[in-house]
Amino acid sequence: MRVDLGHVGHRYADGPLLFHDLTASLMPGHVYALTGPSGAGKSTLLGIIAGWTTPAEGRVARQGIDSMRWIFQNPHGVAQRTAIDHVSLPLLARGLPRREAEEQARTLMDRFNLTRVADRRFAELSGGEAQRLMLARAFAAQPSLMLVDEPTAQLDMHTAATVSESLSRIARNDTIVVVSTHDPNTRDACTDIIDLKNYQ
Ligand SMILES: Nc1ncnc2c1ncn2[C@@H]1O[C@H](COP(=O)(O)OP(=O)(O)OP(=O)(O)O)[C@@H](O)[C@H]1O
Repeated sequence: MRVDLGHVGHRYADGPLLFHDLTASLMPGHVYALTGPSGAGKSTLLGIIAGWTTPAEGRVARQGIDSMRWIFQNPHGVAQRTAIDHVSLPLLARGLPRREAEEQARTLMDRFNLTRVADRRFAELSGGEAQRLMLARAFAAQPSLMLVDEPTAQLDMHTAATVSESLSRIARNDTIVVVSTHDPNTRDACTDIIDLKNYQ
């Protein structure tokens, strides 16, 4: 399982070249921070990695990527459903019996420091809890590729720190994680950094 970027560059129509000559291999077990100034093309590069956008230059090769999850800066959940329901659902969808799904969901939620709020409704969660729940839910689906766009952009510093801390523990040997971020704490929580400043 891997994504190889070879001399990738992008511009929109007649716009300026956002970045160019980016060569990198993205592997499971790593959490890549995608950094760079505003407008450098971080979200664009996430779209290129996902295969939604064809790069203007270079090539992208994906091997063994059979599922993908996106997490955006605004957490979306079902207001009246409990937190644990959100994490159990992808497990039930994979065919696990309810009891087993809930057990695995609780283990996963523990990793994201959500044990205390497992039985609370989504509408009652704080911003940081909701964002960590989105990470736990995405992991429950066991995607090969997880793309996280500015996960702390809407959070205050303390809450953002709890999300960054969770990110530091999500490296998993069957998932490639890529996180676009401005937040130095989030960047430091990742295992690798791709700084678009170096490709301008
Ligand atoms: N579909 C599009 N068509 C034309 N231009 C676009 C499109 N999407 C993004 N852009 C432009 O490309 C540039 C890079 O955008 P992008 O959102 O990838 O940057 P970013 O690094 O993620 O920015 P930020 O940190 O502010 O979120 C911006 O100038 C943006 O206006």
